[in-house]
Amino acid sequence: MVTRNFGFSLSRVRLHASWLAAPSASHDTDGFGLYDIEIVDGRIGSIVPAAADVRRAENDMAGRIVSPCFTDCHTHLDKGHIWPRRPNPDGTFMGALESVGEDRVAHWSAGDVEARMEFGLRCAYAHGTRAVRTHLDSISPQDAISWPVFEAMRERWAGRIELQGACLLGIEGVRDADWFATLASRVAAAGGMLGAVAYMVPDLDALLDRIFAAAIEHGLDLDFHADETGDVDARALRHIADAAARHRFDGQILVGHCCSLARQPDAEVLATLDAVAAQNISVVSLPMCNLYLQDRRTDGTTPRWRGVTLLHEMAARGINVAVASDNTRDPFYAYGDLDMLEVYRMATRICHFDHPVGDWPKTVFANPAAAMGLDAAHGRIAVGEPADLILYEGRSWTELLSRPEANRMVIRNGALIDRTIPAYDELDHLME
Ligand SMILES: O=c1cc[nH]c(=O)[nH]1
Repeated sequence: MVTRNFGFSLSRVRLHASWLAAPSASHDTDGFGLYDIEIVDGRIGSIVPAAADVRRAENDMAGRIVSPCFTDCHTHLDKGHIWPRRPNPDGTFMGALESVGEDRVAHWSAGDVEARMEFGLRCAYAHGTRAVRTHLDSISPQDAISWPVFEAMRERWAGRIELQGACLLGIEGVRDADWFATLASRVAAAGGMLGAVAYMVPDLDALLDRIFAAAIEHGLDLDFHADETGDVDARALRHIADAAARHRFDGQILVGHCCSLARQPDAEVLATLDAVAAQNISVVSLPMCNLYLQDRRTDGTTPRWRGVTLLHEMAARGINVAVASDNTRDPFYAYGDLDMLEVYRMATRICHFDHPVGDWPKTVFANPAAAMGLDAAHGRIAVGEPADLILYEGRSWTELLSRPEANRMVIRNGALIDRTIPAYDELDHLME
């Protein structure tokens, strides 16, 4: 590709309608239109329908797809890549919880957490991600170790990846009111989000009230894990929506997983979704991790459901929905590399993000950016905004989603980045 200091063009690229504020070319039934993009001083200078005269086109991309950079709104960078020293013994959720707990106590010094977080961020950046939210295991004493590391990493990565952090603890940890108040202050001081894993305990509403009250006191957004189970009686999402209404909460709320919803009777599900929509709650599904963990059987039988939540029904109600990476190479998910193209490829297959494709591509671009409260430049291609783009080999959804696109090019502020991903052996010294 020819680039010049002051500017260059990308001619005849395919842009999806869902990435543009005002599509001006004609778009095909898959949502793609052919455009010429000009990049000037690191920003998008113009986006116009592709010129009819191909011979005049400089940097002819011959219809290759260009997307914005990705936003990954639900990750666990602090757990990443511990698999070699702490695999999940049986692939179950309980196996994951116990293994991570043991590993945390044994190994999660500041240096250990920092090295693995850095590794994960390098992967995400190389794959084309521009913003990441990570959960941080925050039960004492890990809160005092991981939050300062997170703050240092956020500063180190500023300008490359916008990093957000949310505290993570089982909701029963909130019963210790004094300790939880200290944690909320720590999260507020670090500019993080308040979060917890919500599940069905008898005092769920009282504990949610404490979390909402702390969020209001400190002006914090909320980020929950909820109902990550196939148990039909798991209804924490509904309780979160009701708590938001009780507190007239006007910050952002993002809820992850919500797997049990897919197992409940239709009438009940739709009432829950109406309550979620009424409170402007965003939902993120973690298709790869939940395919791995949910309906995991230890009796040699085959899983019978996909583990994901009801994204189609949610989107139909106007709920802001996203998909994200979740865990990477830790006991909650044995695989993954923080590659949002892989997440979208898998989500397309698992959640049927096709026939029609419609607005589903927004689930890894504008929708997670909105859930994270990021400005409108994230997840969109717009004149005047930074030229943060990914140029693929694929020219259609079937080409884009059939191969790993290992040769994609990532452009940040108008310049190609070095896409080298870190080698696994860089972490070997931590795995002994
Ligand atoms: O790390 C975690 C914690 C809870 N649930 C997950 O899927 N991952």
